[in-house]
Amino acid sequence: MSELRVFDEGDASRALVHTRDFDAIQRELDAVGIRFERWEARRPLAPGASQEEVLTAYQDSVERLMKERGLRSADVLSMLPDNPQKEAARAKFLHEHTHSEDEVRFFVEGQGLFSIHTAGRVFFVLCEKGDLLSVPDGTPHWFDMGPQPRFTVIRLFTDTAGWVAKATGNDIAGRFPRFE
Ligand SMILES: CSCCC(=O)/C(O)=C/O
Ligand SMILES: [Fe+2]
Ligand code: NI
Repeated sequence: MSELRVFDEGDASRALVHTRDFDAIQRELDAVGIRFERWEARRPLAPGASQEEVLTAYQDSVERLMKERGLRSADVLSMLPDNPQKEAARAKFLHEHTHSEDEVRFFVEGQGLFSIHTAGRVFFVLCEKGDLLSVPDGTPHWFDMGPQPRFTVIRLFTDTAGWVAKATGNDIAGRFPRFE
């Protein structure tokens, strides 16, 4: 189940907020400009659905958001525990970084933990099937797919060049728990 934990940026030992309630998660994130939504598929997706089938299943929501946010492309990314590159893929996003465009991700299946560092706090957002998260451009964050990664996400871009991760140089991520 989707989950939010909020920490003071200087204290990883105690969560100030801990909730699995969708409305509460949305409210807390909205207060700091982070978009969180729940999307429904038009029809159930079969296991092993193609990228095209995934995009078609969520076409209404994808098109609505693309129009609203001026997003121009969408793709589908999957990761499974048997991926030989899983450790390198995990390591790629474990340090705090920013992008020059919003990071818009919809979880079709599986899980992933986004940690967003803003307003003096760290928002741990455990995303699961049906969750849409949009991290505003320039907002420091990191992402942990865990040691046995399993997810399918739709990624939405304004310009794929804007998605290149720019390290902040802040080692804060190392002081917070990993997704194990
Ligand atoms: C869940 S999509 C892969 C992670 C990613 O794109 C990113 O930038 C994480 O911060
Ligand atoms: Fe990112
Ligand atoms: Ni918990």
